[in-house]
Amino acid sequence: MRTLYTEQQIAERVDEMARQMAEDLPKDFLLAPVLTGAFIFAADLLRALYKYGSDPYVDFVQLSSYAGARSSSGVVTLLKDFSVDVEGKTVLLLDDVLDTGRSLHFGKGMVEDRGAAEVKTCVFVKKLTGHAEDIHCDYIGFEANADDFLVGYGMDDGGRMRGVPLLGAVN
Ligand SMILES: O=P(O)(O)OC[C@H]1O[C@H](OP(=O)(O)OP(=O)(O)O)[C@H](O)[C@@H]1O
Ligand code: HPA
Repeated sequence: MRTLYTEQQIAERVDEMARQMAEDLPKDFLLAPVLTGAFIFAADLLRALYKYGSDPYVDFVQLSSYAGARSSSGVVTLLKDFSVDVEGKTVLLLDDVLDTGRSLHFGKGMVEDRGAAEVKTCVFVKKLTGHAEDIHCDYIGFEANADDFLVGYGMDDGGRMRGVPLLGAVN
């Protein structure tokens, strides 16, 4: 495994992102992490947001399209729906990685269809695949090469390595 970004670099970037979000977003926004991968990013971001005076509601959705493989099945499956009604809310959809863009596109569509007042998107790392579906991302932590398979900070390889505290790449 190669280190792309260290724990220290990640902590600094997450802090910066939280400061920006606290400035941009309304006080009562809904933070919506996409499980499983986003849980570590969400936990760090939420605490950094609090430091900057932002205390959002939190609700999870769970999507799956890789099923342990290193390439997308092409089909996004909803494993766990939101527990709250997103109608009328400002929702920040949060994911660990943007690769083909299918997952974020699917999640954004769900929230829009349910009448959210505003949908913002955030990814910890965007892979420069060039074929990410046409999805605008409002907040991007880091960028990575398309041919790096990313691990750590919530991202898995066959279900493992989510707990690696840095952002790594395996090829
Ligand atoms: O841009 P995409 O090509 O859609 O890839 C990104 C998605 O892939 C991973 O989810 P995965 O389906 O592996 O489920 P997991 O979060 O449970 O690992 C990751 O957490 C993102 O949600
Ligand atoms: O590079 C990746 N690593 C882990 N999970 C992923 N899901 C999409 N791309 C990736």
